[in-house]
Amino acid sequence: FIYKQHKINNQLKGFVIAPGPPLLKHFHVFNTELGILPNLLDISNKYGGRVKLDYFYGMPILLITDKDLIGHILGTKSGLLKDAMYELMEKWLGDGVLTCKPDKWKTSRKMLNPAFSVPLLQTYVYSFENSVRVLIEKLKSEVGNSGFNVLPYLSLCSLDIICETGMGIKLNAQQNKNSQYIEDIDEIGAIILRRLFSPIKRLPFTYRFTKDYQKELEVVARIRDFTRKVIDDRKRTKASRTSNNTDEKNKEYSLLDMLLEAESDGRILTNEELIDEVQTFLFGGHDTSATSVALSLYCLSKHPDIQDKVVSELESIFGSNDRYPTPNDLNEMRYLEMVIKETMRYYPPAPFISRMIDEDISFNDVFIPKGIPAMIFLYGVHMNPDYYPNPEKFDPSRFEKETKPYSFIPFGSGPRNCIGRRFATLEVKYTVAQILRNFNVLEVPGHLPQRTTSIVIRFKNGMMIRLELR
Ligand code: HEM
Repeated sequence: FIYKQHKINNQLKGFVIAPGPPLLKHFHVFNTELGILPNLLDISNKYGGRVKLDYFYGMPILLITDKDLIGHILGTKSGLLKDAMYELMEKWLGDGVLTCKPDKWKTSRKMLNPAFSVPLLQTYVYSFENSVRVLIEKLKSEVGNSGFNVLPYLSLCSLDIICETGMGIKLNAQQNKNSQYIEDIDEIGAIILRRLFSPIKRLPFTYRFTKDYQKELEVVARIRDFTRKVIDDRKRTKASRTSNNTDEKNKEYSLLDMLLEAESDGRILTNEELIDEVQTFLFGGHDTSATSVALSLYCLSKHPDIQDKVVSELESIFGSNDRYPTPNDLNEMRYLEMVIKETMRYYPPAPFISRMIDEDISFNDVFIPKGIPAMIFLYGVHMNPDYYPNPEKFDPSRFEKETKPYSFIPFGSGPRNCIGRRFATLEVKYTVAQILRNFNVLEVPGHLPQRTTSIVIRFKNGMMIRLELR
């Protein structure tokens, strides 16, 4: 075992091996709720873009912020195999496209890509209206409040949106907060988060003896049961749906409809496979988008001059008309798009992704022997002063020019990048635009969001803002 650790250190080329105490090694870096991101950023600043750490003696991990190496890893076959972090989601997401192994992934991704084609994305935009209309009404109740956490509102709205576009159902989560399904989605997220940083819960054998294990089985069974019923319902409606009104049909078209028609390996998907994919979209598309909207609002509350520029842009598009945005309107929101990009640079909703290097990699002066997990530290890339001068400054105008290749990667990169990135950009733009057309977003003096780390970032003290009617 000891020989193996020496062998890895000797074989690895082009990496700094970060010193750490014997045995515990870099446990202190990860064993902190609020400190992981700043700790990893300090390490990248101190040792550079390629560092070898050990969670614990014998558990190596490569911390990578070198954009060219990231481009190489994510762009080649070595970037297809996810590491053990994603296994925590397997009970819930099964063999869905986010978590599955490379062989299955190729067929799944090919089958799912058409669901995010431009014409379908445009039809999804029209279905945002209902959910965002309810959101605006709900937010009106907070006008004049001296500060409130906007994230729960956005999270429910985003869940409504993804359920309508993903499964074709109106969940009405915003009106119906106490539904079992919504509680279950929240609970499963919390269980995964608790497992992520608990050595006892990370190990499958010891995890079986914890309460979370039993809870996870119950919750996953209920979630999958719910989705199974939605799928059965949808199959029945589809069978009886009249096909002569194309507009109506397009309007109702959901990702699930597409999956019901899709073939994988020359056959229709089974119910279990459908559940895996639908749940994957729900997981991938719910918290990430809500967090991006919340962060954009927070950044705009801190920078009223930038908010004014976005509002002028919206006025030039809509004038005094209070219609809801069309896909064309969203295309015209160029400055807002730069603001959202800068927000995602500053606060990438998924601060790191990881891969298991399953074949030796030689790239320039770098050699990585197979069998080591690599953490692609997106936040570290975005905060690198070589790629973004004065990285601590919030400055949307950085995105007036093209960014350097692989230096802006909030949606990952390469063939396994985020399949929902265009959808997310539309949803985030749409929601932020509607909020700004209705409200002036103000800061809560002294509030600084405390980022805790999960697969998607979370905030220990919420995302506080104030609202005034515009
Ligand atoms: C702002 C919002 C979003 C962010 C920041 C985001 C971020 C990411 C990132 C970083 C990855 C790469 C994961 C990896 O390489 O391990 C990813 C993958 C993925 N995302 Fe997103 N995402 C967002 C929204 C969405 C939405 C709206 C959907 C679905 C409707 C979605 C579905 C997925 C799926 C299915 C994958 C896996 C793709 C594959 O492995 O082929 N995401 N996302």
